[in-house]
Amino acid sequence: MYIIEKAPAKINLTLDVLYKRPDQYHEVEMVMTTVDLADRLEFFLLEEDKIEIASDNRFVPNDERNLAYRAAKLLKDRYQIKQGVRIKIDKQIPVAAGLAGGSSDAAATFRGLNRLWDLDISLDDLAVLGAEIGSDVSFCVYNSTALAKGRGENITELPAPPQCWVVLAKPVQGVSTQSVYQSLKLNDIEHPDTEGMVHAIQEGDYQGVCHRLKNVLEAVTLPKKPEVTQIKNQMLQSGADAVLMSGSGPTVFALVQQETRADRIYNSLRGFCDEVYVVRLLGSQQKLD
Ligand SMILES: C[C@](O)(CO)[C@H](O)COP(=O)(O)OP(=O)(O)OC[C@H]1O[C@@H](n2ccc(N)nc2=O)[C@H](O)[C@@H]1O
Ligand SMILES: Nc1ncnc2c1ncn2[C@@H]1O[C@H](COP(=O)(O)OP(=O)(O)OP(=O)(O)O)[C@@H](O)[C@H]1O
Repeated sequence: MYIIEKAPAKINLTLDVLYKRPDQYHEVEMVMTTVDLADRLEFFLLEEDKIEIASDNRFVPNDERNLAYRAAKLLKDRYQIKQGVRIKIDKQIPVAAGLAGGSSDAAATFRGLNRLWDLDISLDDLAVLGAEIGSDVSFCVYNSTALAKGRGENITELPAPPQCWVVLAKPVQGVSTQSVYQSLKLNDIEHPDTEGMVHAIQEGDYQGVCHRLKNVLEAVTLPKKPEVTQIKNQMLQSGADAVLMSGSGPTVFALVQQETRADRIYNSLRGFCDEVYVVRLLGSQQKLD
């Protein structure tokens, strides 16, 4: 028996940091949504009590460091599952990119094993469990559009934003999320209009969404990676409605409503950047096939 789950990438439409907490994490407020760029995970039932990971990407570990492995182990331990699983990961989301690829694989593993092992756990319970693996995992369990608070695990779902194309471009070298948060100057933050973004999404106001894109972590990553600013400028010159870095970076995304403009942006980035994708905004779980 085997099961397939898709693990879509997320983008941050806003990312605000409020303060540093005693546990060393940062209290955040972020509006996040999903795009149609997804890893594909296959789950094969094993009668033996073991977890095997196979992935085709040399940057992704095939052992207990893999977030999908950690998700499977957590479910096995918490629900005392005696069966095992072989998880095959077809990686499409760039690694260490600010697109939550590993977190989405962990969340897809929860959903896949919930079916494979017939556990009948609610998404809400899986989201609570997800926070034990990483701050972005709870959001990825729902795969929708949401306001995330706390360290990222406190999720309020939102409607899908107005439809548009998303052009994603990832500079060659990834960044470490931990070092970006550590370098953030907390007294020097220009905060996004999170409430305004939530309102714009609720109203289906595409221009309102575009005007409010903001990520305070750009202040750390942009000076360290000049290519991020170059890509943003190139996207704007080629007709993007709005551009932003996602998460801790370095991936940049452009929003655009016309497909021809998305193609123009894509073409203008070739040569600049190896990893460029034109995808649809998903925004809700139902749109995932
Ligand atoms: C940048 C974002 O991707 C935006 O969605 C997330 O905030 C980060 O999510 P993530 O990669 O799942 O993060 P985790 O694996 O939980 O944490 C990685 C590291 O980032 C820092 N971190 C993360 C989340 C948070 N709210 N405050 C933090 O300071 C911590 O140093 C932590 O050790
Ligand atoms: N299934 C996985 N897919 C990708 N990376 C993984 C996975 N499991 C573990 N990792 C490790 O996690 C690190 C971060 O990868 P990931 O692609 O999740 O980063 P990210 O997109 O920047 O995450 P975030 O946006 O949540 O900060 C990688 O260096 C990789 O070694």
